[in-house]
Amino acid sequence: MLEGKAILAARIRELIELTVLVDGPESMFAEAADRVAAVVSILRAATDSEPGVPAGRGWPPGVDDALEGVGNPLAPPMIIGHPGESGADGEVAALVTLGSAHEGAPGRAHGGWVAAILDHAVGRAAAQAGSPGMTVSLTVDYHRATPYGVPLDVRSRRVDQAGRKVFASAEILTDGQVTASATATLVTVRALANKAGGERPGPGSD
Ligand SMILES: CCCCCCCCCC(=O)SCCNC(=O)CCNC(=O)[C@H](O)C(C)(C)COP(=O)(O)OP(=O)(O)OC[C@H]1O[C@@H](n2cnc3c(N)ncnc32)[C@H](O)[C@@H]1OP(=O)(O)O
Repeated sequence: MLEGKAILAARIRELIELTVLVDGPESMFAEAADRVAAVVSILRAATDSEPGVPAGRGWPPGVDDALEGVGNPLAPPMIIGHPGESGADGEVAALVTLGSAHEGAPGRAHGGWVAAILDHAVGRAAAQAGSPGMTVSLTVDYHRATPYGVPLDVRSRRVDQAGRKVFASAEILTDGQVTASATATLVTVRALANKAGGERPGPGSD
């Protein structure tokens, strides 16, 4: 079941990428739109959920997650814990490949997507360190172009904790060079910690 959803999401990612790249006659767009509409009706018939209405898909992030969900076509997806990852120092390593649909300035990834990746990375680092929380502040530095179409190496870690506040940092690297980095403050939230399955909030959590 999951495999089927992951395959569907992968096809939709291709569809998004091609929609951005393609140019052609109106008739080709019309035919493609009709065929997509047929797919939409298959999915709509299988759910009671209304598009756009918050579904509250749960915690921790799963197959439908916005950044790492293999079943979410909007997720690049970000692969957490790739080989050669998580060192003894508690770093979280991830791989992510953006595409043309994520372009901002010509030939480089959009800064909003870069920030989203870094936000997710610090969230993962806080959770791995036993302090799952929500980002309340994220400062991003864009050092050089973050490319798309190539795997990006993402590293993050919890740096410190004071009561419910968790401080974390993250970088995106390509060819061993940092393209963007972030520092973040997260606040532990008991509801997340309870759902994160064994990951416990830090001292002073609500
Ligand atoms: C398990 C795997 C995890 C995977 C990663 C998932 C990544 C997802 C990343 C996200 O997208 S997070 C979503 C974006 N963030 C939000 O939606 C958070 C919006 N903010 C809130 O909902 C509330 O601020 C929150 C529930 C997090 C906290 O509200 P509270 O009322 O419980 O806390 P409070 O306002 O008392 O603040 C707690 C502490 O944080 C401090 N604080 C709050 N906002 C701050 C800020 N902006 N900067 C610095 N510190 C801040 C605040 O001063 C205080 O410090 P002290 O404990 O020292 O008094």
